Order: sequence, then C-alpha cells, then structure tokens
Amino acid sequence: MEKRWTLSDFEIGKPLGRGKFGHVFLAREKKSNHIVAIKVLFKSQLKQSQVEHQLRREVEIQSHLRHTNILRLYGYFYDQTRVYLILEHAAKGELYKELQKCKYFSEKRAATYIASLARALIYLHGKHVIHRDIKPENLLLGTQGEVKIADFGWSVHTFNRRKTMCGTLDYLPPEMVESVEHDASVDIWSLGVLCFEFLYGVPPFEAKEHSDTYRRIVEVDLKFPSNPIVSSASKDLISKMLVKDSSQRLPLHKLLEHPWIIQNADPSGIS
Ligand SMILES: Nc1ncnc2c1ncn2[C@@H]1O[C@H](COP(=O)(O)OP(=O)(O)OP(=O)(O)O)[C@@H](O)[C@H]1O
Repeated sequence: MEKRWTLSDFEIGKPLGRGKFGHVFLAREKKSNHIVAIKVLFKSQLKQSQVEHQLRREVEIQSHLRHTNILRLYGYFYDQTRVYLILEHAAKGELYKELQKCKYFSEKRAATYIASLARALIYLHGKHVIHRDIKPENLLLGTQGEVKIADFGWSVHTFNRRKTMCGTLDYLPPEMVESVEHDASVDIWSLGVLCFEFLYGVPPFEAKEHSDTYRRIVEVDLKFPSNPIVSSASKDLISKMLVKDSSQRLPLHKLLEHPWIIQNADPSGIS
C-alpha cells in the first residue's frame, strides 16, 4: 500500500518559485529528513482553467517514471482547497535562468545536456510516453548540475490504442503500427530546437511576427548565425534533427553516437 501523505508530514521551508497555478516550497519530510519540493495548487484555479484532467494525467505519468534526468514525483495529497505535489528538489533551479545568464552554452555543456535529455527521452518513449513540450522553461538542474525534465503537462501516454487493440494487431495498417514511433519524433524535433538555442542563445525559427515563425517552421528555414562560432559537427547534428519528414529525423540512439556528442558530452551528465 502506498503511503497517504498529509501536510503535517512536512516542515515547509522557503518558497522556491511560483507558477500559473500555485506556489512551490522547499520542504522536509519529518520522518526521513528527506528534502523535497512541494507544489501547492489551488483547486478553484485548476477548475476555472479546466486543467484538472491535464493535472491528473501529469501526475499519473510522472509518478511512474524513474530516471536521473526526469524530475521525480514522489506522491500527492489534497485538502478541501488545494492539491499538493511532492516533487524531487532540483537544487540548482531553472536551466532557463542559466541560459539567460550565460547567453549561450559552451559546446561541452550543450552536448552534455542534449545527451542526458536524449537518454531521458529514450526512456520515456520506451514507456510509450511522448513529452511534447521540451523547452528550456521545463528543465531544472539537480545538485550536480544534471538536467531534469520537469513539466509533464502536455505529455501523452500512447498506450491506450495498444491496450484496446490487444489481440487484433494483425489487422492494423502500417500507418497505425508506425504511429507511436512517428509521434515520438516530435520530441526529436524539439531537442533539435533546444540544441540550437543552447548554442546560439536564440531559438532557430524566431521572428517578430507569430505568422513568420510559423512559416519558418513549416519551411524548415534553418540558418546558422555566424556569431558565436559553432562547430560544423554541432550544425550537422541539428540539421539531422530538424527535418520536416518526421520519419527521417535522427533516431535518439543514433544521436548518442553522433561525433559531436561523443566528442563533447560528459558521460556523467554533469556539466
Ligand atoms: N522541483 C523543484 N525544485 C526546485 N525548484 C522548483 C521545483 N519546481 C518548481 N520550482 C521553481 O518554482 C517555479 C514555479 O514552478 P511551477 O512548476 O509551478 O511553474 P512553472 O512551470 O514555472 O510555470 P507554469 O505554472 O506556467 O507551469 C519554477 O519556475 C522553479 O523556479
């Protein structure tokens, strides 16, 4: 049986930040002395924005994941007005802020993050989970500076079809057999965008007008700035991820064997 948590199990510490729906606090579980982050969400706000369903899915998915580069969700509890999520504490905070501070990362640091994220995505996809929202704002940093995927609000579990089709796989057309892998390749695209942003400090299809960004994405209008100077190996990798035909994007296990990753990524995941 899983433990039923209550607020009295924790000593609440300093605020770590606030989001759209609630506040995050440092906390200590009294019995174990374990340090965690507690996210407090107001039920009224969740209802108003009609995101209860999304939150339930997020909790359901994230609580079953175990990977160094995925933020752990240990459990949850609620009272009359609030929902509490017990999260792994990411001691070094938001990656987004680091990127703002440095403007752009070194190739070693970028490659280390990208390799760690590729490993986390391989793990997720193996569990039929597609993240669909990989971006700097959703990444946190652990004690050693290791990157952690934190926000599962847009993730989906693509298992339902398999369960419901159980036993009748013989009749599935190729596009449906392939669709899980096909869907997962959205995360490869996002990882390519992220890699560009890590190295240049700006996302690749940025434009003043929304409509222009849209057009640049659809056309895959990929241009590498001349500044900062970035290795051709990294550009080669990015070009292999940002491919319009999703079936032609570099598979994540191949990404891990790419020369730029081999030469630059720290295998420990610490940068
Ligand atoms: N597990 C954690 N460890 C350390 N800091 C955290 C943790 N979770 C959240 N934070 C901090 O608290 C802030 C608010 O987090 P929260 O997830 O509520 O909102 P968000 O993801 O920034 O925004 P949104 O509400 O739009 O999803 C984060 O930006 C981060 O600085």
